[in-house]
Amino acid sequence: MDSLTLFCTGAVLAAGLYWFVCVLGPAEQRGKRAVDLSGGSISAEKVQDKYDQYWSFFRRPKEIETAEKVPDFVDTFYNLVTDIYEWGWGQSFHFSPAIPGKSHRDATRLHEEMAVDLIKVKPGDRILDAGCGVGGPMRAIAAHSRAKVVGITINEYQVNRAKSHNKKAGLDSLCEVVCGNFLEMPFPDNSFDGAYSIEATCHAPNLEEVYAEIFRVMKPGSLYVSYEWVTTDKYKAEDPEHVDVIQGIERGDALPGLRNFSDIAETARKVGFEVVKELDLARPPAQPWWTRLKMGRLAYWRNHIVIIVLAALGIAPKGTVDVHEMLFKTADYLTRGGESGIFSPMHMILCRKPESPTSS
Ligand SMILES: C=C(CC[C@@H](C)[C@H]1CC[C@H]2C3=CC[C@H]4[C@H](C)[C@@H](O)CC[C@]4(C)[C@H]3CC[C@]12C)C(C)C
Ligand SMILES: C[S@@+](CC[C@H](N)C(=O)[O-])C[C@H]1O[C@@H](n2cnc3c(N)ncnc32)[C@H](O)[C@@H]1O
Repeated sequence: MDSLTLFCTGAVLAAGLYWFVCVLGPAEQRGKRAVDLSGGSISAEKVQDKYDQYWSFFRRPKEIETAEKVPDFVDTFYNLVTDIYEWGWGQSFHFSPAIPGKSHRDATRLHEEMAVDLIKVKPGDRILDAGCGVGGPMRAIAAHSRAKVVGITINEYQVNRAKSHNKKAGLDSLCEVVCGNFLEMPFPDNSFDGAYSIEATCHAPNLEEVYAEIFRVMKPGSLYVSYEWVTTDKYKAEDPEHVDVIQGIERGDALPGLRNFSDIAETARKVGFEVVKELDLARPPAQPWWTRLKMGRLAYWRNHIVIIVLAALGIAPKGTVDVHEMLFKTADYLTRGGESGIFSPMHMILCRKPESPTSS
């Protein structure tokens, strides 16, 4: 090969690589870079073992139903997926209905702002974000409402990511992040002017326990809104295809067992809440929330190749390839759940803590 041919071949390869990595880029351009993918608080050499351990929870499903084991299992899951989520999705770890003419980022922000508008908070109020992730919703909500948001997450790596994002966004005076279990929160009774949870309480082994704990820390008269992951009225437990989809969603999203929509309001009432409103935000006329997942499929292939290469070069932890493959399959189960209408990640419930125990 003469030097001109060699040069041209090199240039074509470099341009192809640039297109593959940068133009056909990740869903979210800001934040994480592929070369920074880690196993969260897990050291690189233990990522594969922790991934295998994560799967072993599903080989003994009875164990994940016990409340003591679940926070550990969820913590392991978020160590494994947090960087991939941030890299390929953004800082808000939830879905939102598509809005014609608006970007995913704007649709996400509007979905978050709707939550805080529903709980009617004032600037300066102190509100709780139960299961805050790396704080995408918290920052949007604090900026929109000027309320002080206190987020809690079981995963320490997320706490550090959230604090660093809060600082960079200049919102650290409005946003506080605490590492802890939302089933036993380190907050006094009646200390919040409102509360919300976005696609997080589905990780609780028992919904009643987390609702009771949120109820405890809220001031009487204040409001709580939650976007819940549920099976809908279209779900038929005797249909093997439905069962396959729902189990696929549970395994790929660290869920101890998806609840039916009909259990949500009943549980809220049981712990003492008045149910103000309940609505599945995924139902028409809302546009499908799963189109974003489906549209990303080409980018996920690209991501997979990037991760295989980075793991082979020793830049990404070895187990990252398996974690990514799991997420790849999960995206498909979630899409099938959305398209068939048997699953919703945004069953909204708005509740009030009564002014006095007798008024409920
Ligand atoms: C509420 C939860 C998380 C919801 C979503 C934020 C995530 C659910 C599935 C995730 C993803 C699936 C496919 C990944 C893709 C293969 C990868 O290349 C880039 C990241 C994904 C798109 C990833 C992003 C986050 C999700 C959409 C649960 C856990 C309760
Ligand atoms: C899918 S993420 C959603 C995060 C955030 N609400 C958002 O929309 O970006 C679920 C969050 O719930 C948190 N979580 C799950 N179980 C928890 C528990 N027992 N205590 C505290 N946080 C928990 C996870 O750590 C994670 O931050």
